[in-house]
Amino acid sequence: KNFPPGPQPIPIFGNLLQLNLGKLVRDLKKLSERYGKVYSIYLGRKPAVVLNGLQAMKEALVTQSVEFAGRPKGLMINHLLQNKGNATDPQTLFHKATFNIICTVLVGTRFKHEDEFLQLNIRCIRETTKTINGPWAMKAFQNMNMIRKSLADQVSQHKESRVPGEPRDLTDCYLDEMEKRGDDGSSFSENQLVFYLLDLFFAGTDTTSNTLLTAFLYLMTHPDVQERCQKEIDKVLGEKMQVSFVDRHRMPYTQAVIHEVQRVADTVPLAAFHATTKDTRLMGYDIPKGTIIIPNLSSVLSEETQWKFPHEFNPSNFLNDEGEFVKPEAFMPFSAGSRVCLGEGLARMELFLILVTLLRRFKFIWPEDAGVPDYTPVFGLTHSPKHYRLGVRLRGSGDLGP
Ligand code: HEM
Repeated sequence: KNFPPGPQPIPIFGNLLQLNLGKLVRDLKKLSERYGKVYSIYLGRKPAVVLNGLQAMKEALVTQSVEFAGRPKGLMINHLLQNKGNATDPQTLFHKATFNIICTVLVGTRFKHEDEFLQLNIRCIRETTKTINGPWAMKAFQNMNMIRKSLADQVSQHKESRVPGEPRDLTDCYLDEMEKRGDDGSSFSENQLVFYLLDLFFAGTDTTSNTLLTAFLYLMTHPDVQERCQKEIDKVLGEKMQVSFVDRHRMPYTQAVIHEVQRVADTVPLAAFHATTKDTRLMGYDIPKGTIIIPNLSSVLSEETQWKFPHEFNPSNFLNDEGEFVKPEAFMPFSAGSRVCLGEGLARMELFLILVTLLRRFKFIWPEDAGVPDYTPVFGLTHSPKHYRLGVRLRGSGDLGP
């Protein structure tokens, strides 16, 4: 009673047959035009409520943070991404970079690009996401299992080499805490640790790497924007050897570009699904406890009432009349409220440091034979740009070639 309206479901499948997984974000937008900012769909037999636009998102995820902070039970994890291409294309390159960063935090190691563990991870994710539109659940499960086994090995090696009280990384911290708690009935366990690591590897590698891929697609095809960033970077850094994260405060234009990239990249368009933790109300509708909640972040990132240029790549979306960096409230690629992305701080650091370091040294050029750029993202629960090649030239020197 008083549940948000939505398309008529059919038995067993609910509304799944009416939705095209490859074009889910587009289909959900169409439904919003018909049923409003808060509407319902059935994922099989399970009712879900889709939230669209800043007002609904804020009211649910921020104002009623606790009521909307649950996670649905029994759904496949939804933080997987697309990754195609061979060793020389930017896809694998950025994947390896972001993978090594998260590895340093979790298990204190970086891997050579030829390393078996790194290769295994990349292969597994590629296979998992390739099969995302088919009968993929079983293959995804097998791949996860392979990575889980290699992470369990990492934990065993840590147990042998660790010095209690002197943690080198997240794994050591967790093992210290587990030891402290002993048998107090807490949820800390070696098995749980392996699953946390698995979660963080998946959540933290491809999200950032796909955002970087989107960044270079737009920078190559908007040379004026690229040059303006480079001028600002050169001026601010001068003779300084390396960029640091605090330098961002003196780079309003570059900051605006990175944020605009995240806005158009729309990397995690439907966030991770939430669930209501108790019976609650939202914008006049009653929503029972345990209902799946789908925050349509995509709808906020291009909401016409919130952005100066909602449908084009334009860093002015993040600049005021004085050329200062401003962040509109509707900028929520990391979601909002108590379930906001755990890795937001790390991801923002990675995006800034990697982009600035590369733009300082290199000019990125859209290859002459690459045709007209296609910005339409590929949807596989997360967005990634279509495969492209990266033309690179050392700034102020000869062409390194695409
Ligand atoms: C540009 C990069 C990234 C984007 C766009 C992104 C986006 C998101 C989004 C939209 C969510 C869902 C929040 C919700 O359910 O409302 C999320 C959750 C999460 N992210 Fe990220 N993320 C990024 C990078 C990372 C990194 C680097 C890490 C790892 C350190 C990470 C770890 C997580 C975790 C653990 C969650 C689940 C949090 C929870 O359940 O409370 N993410 N992320």
